[in-house]
Amino acid sequence: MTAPIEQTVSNAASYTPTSPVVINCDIDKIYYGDFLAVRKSVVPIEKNKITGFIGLSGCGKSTVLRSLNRMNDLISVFRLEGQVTYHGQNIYARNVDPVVVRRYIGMVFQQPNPFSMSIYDNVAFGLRLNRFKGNMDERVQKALEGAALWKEVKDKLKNSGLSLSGGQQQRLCIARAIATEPDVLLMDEPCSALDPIATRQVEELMLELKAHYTLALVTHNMQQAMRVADNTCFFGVDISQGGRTGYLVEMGKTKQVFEDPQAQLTKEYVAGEFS
Ligand SMILES: Nc1ncnc2c1ncn2[C@@H]1O[C@H](COP(=O)(O)OP(=O)(O)OP(=O)(O)O)[C@@H](O)[C@H]1O
Repeated sequence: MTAPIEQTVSNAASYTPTSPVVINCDIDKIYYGDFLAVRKSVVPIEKNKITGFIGLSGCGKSTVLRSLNRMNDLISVFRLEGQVTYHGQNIYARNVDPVVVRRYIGMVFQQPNPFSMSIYDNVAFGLRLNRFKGNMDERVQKALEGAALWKEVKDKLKNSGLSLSGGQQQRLCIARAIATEPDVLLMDEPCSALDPIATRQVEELMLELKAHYTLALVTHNMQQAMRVADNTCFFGVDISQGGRTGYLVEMGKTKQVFEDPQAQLTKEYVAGEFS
């Protein structure tokens, strides 16, 4: 079946936040070189909530997520027009250091990527980088507890992080990300390399983490978005200009997006017609 999701152009349904907004992502255009990857999309990320990004492959979910902490700056051809504000400050302003942005807005990647060093050193890594002067043992324990991994590794902190299972490695990466006490955690398909049990553990962890952090999550898994996301953003692909440009079709409370979608494209997507 040809996916009409790629053929219809609609304007993003506007969403009115109901909680304080930590990051307001107001993208006009994102380019990779001459390629227009994402067009007008406004995504407010609310405090202590999980905002899920769903949509077809190539609709720009990761591009938008990675623009929230300037991770895309590492790609030379990347160019963003618009504004991403963090607590009201434009993170793309000339005087803003992207390293400092990433100190407050951390990231967990699709593949668990522990460093080839001990479990302890993995967690301490960012703290040492930031010249942390406090009690390192306490902070490492706190981060591992926060990532629901402490009980499993407390007696083998000197073992390599690479000796852990995939699910444990991903929780170690989450411990590493939260050790420096960021404000926001961006997660780009954090469970895609995990089995169902490890996936459940990471999902439960996300639900615990949102008490202390604000989370944004890219997922291919609609059930996962339904299970954990408070708000859901559905992205589509516009091919009307001859390219394949991603855009926000609809954002809303997760229950509303799945049970009472406003846009026809969202209706078809959540009904499983494109998966
Ligand atoms: N570094 C890059 N250089 C050029 N084009 C890129 C780059 N990264 C992504 N793109 C393009 O930008 C568009 C959006 O990609 P992106 O990875 O953000 O989509 P996505 O929705 O996250 O996809 P998926 O679900 O497959 O991961 C795609 O057309 C992709 O080919």
